[in-house]
Amino acid sequence: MMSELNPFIKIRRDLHQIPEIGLLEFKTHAYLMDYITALPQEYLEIIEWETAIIVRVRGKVGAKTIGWRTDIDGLPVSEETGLPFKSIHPNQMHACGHDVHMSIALGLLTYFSEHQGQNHLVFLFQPAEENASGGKLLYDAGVLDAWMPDEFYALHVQPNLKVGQIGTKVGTLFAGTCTIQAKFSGKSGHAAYPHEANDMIVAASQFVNQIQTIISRNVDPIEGAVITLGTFHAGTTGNIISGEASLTGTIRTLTPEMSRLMQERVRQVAHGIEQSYQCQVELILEQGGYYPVVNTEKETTALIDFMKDHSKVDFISSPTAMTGEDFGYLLDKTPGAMFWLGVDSPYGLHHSMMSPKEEAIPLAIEVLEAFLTMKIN
Ligand SMILES: CC(=O)N[C@@H](CCC[C@H](N)C(=O)O)C(=O)O
Repeated sequence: MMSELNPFIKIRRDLHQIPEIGLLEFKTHAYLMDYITALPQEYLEIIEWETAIIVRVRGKVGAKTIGWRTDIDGLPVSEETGLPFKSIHPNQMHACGHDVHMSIALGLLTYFSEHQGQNHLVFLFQPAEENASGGKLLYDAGVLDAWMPDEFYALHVQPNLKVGQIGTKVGTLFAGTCTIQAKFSGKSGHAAYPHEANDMIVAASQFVNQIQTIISRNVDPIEGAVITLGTFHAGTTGNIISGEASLTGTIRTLTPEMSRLMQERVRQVAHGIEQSYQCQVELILEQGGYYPVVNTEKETTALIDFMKDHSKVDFISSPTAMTGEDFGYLLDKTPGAMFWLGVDSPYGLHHSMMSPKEEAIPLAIEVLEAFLTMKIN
């Protein structure tokens, strides 16, 4: 006889099929709301804001509030896992594991809807972690004002760790990010008459190569930083010189000072390209709310001690990673910690074949039920 599928793995598979890009998570929002409103409501209060959902589990005393945050958006990736429950939305995929994050949060909320603690527990289902800093948007709109947690916690799946491994560190866990958009405008023309045109594929390619030297020549190698350009669009066909090119990318740094330095150098390089290729470069650099994720000492040390003592957890001391996370913005406002949850996938985050091991879901729910129970009592 086939064993029954764990209900939160089933939920993960449902959510995996309907990934949506940040701020457009309408089906995801509806799925989450259907589930949440079907739970026992005695201790629950719910706020909806755009596609976000905030649920408070009222504590008996409510002297403080502990927060748990999950993100809910997907990525513009065409899924290639071949899974029977693969995305039904073309060119959209939960390639960053937010389906797993949501099902764990629902598992925890299910438990706490029937196990009231002394203190309040707030669950934030947050949109647009990947593209528009949903955490910042809702914080700045005052959505969390009445229920702002005294401590905030969140996890992120980590394909490089095994199921059962949990990793984090005190201090900077993830980098701060700044997005790059660059549009190059020159003059199109016939492939055979380059002297009568102004080729933006050549100009933009120089920009791509030159900004990489910022990493090798301007950044202190001990501190480190990243520049990645993820898109490069130009041209229409092989025998027409392209008069336009557009690039998008991201700068990753560990300090605001380094971010400022790199942004300044990117601007200078863009200006130099304008001079040497006699073209226009429209450059937009945007930091949004992707501050470095800085885990606070007291809360993270307590979390690490808890994980080290838990029989089902193999705690791993994690190095700082150059991933970004807008949870950094919320941790700038209130103490707390983010940590990696091992899901053991041969393909990494943002890959079209990323496929987390689902056993991590019930395990995380069990461990985090105990952690949050300790926190609210
Ligand atoms: C965990 C993760 O993969 N997060 C994203 C966050 C993106 C931030 C921003 N939109 C950017 O592109 O820099 C990441 O790419 O690290």
